[in-house]
Amino acid sequence: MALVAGIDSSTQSCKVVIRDADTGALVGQGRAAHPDGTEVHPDAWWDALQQAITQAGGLADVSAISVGGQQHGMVCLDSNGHVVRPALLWNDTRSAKAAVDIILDAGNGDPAAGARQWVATTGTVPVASLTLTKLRWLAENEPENAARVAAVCLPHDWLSWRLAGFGPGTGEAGLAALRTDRSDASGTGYYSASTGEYLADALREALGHLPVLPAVVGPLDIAGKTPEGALIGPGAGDNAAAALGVGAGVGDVVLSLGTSGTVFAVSSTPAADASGLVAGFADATGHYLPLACTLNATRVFDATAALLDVSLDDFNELALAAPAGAGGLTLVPYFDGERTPNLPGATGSLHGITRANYTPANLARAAVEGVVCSLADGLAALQAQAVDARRLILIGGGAQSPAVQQAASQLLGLPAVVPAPGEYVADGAARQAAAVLAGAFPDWGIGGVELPAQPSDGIVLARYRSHARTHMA
Ligand SMILES: Nc1ncnc2c1ncn2[C@@H]1O[C@H](COP(=O)(O)OP(=O)(O)O)[C@@H](O)[C@H]1O
Ligand SMILES: O=C(CO)[C@@H](O)[C@H](O)COP(=O)(O)O
Repeated sequence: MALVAGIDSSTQSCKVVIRDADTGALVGQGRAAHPDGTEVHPDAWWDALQQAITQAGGLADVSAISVGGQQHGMVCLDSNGHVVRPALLWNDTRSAKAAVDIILDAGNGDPAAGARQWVATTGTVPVASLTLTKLRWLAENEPENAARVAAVCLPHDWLSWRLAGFGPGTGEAGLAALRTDRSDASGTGYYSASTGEYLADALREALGHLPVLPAVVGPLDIAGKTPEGALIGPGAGDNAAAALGVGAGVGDVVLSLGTSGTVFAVSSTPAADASGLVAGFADATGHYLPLACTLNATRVFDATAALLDVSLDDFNELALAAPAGAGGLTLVPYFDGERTPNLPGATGSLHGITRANYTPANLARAAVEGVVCSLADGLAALQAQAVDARRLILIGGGAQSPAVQQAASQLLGLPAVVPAPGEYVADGAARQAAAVLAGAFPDWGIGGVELPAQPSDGIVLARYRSHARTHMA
């Protein structure tokens, strides 16, 4: 019985699963928290990974391992393999102006022309989340650190590199061993999912020089070996790994509710959305992963539960106790700024308050409906890009919320399935590791609870959209 390990190094925590490579049967699992904040030193990810691996039973009997990671994080290494500064994460918005400048430069001052140019070359309109904008911010705000950057990689790349025995002090030869995959490279802003090429000129213009970049390996390639001899797979961005974990096929749209809210599908054709709502990423099998991502998902639930001084379970009970529409209370959840729509400086807002509807239950319900409505807009953006959406697959910590499940049925207009509680990013990474061993992706099958779409009069979503539009004025 060959064992494989899958890792999900995400915003809030690191999850590790160890599974039977043939059947997918779970053998062990572990979890460890990451520090809060929108910039984190990668050593914290490494420490959490070691704790989660120990909890899962260790890697001694594992034949292959793959890493799924939060996308876009800017990991800068000096010529000796040391981390130059804490990594700016996907949800850090300090590079918002850099993103605007990158677009204006491409359009000779015309933002619409610039957006079209970036979509034509990479499939994605630069926003603060993308690594390229963070590197331009670094060059403009920390020139001494920028000058020390010998290599740039992503969170999953760096963890794979460390698992292969590299790290501080390994020098130039170590940097040459950096590897990434097409799905995560497509989130940097300097890689084209369609051509499979890095945009060296764009990167040089942003950072001021061209650093070493990880070689992009194929979906079943070996990216390295651990000192113990386990094969290291190419890894993937967390959403592409999740698509592997749930076995998403044509007609499926995955809704992931974690720190980020993401709506994505596996597509045979690249997205090219000049509005910027849909990113034209790549998936982890050689196809594409059109994706809309919000900055505000489960942390809105956490913040509302804290405000009400209740547990997450009680928060969900309150939300379920309120009627659909929360008595007219509408929350626009832009608590940390927002990425989709691209409003990095936005704040949240609460609308429709009356003495009658201003209750804990309605506030909890409004928080759930606000997040689900923001994902409904992401779904609509994917459908506007001709994505075939016939079934939703709900994953992420927030998908375990019965209130989220109910709101999704009422607001999204499609049948949904909620797979059994699990870590589908880590499972997808484990499935990739099994594929590296076997040469093809095993069919591990997934069960789940079916949620039929409930008829809706559309009033709740229409009311949300009218209030959300006030943020765009
Ligand atoms: N039953 C639940 N109801 C609502 N939110 C939940 C529930 N279980 C977990 N969460 C939330 O999900 C988040 C963790 O989900 P996860 O997908 O691991 O996040 P990330 O991938 O961003 O690290 C936390 O914010 C947590 O509060
Ligand atoms: O930025 C994106 C996708 O473009 C996010 O999906 C990150 O990849 C973080 O994911 P989670 O920590 O929320 O899982």
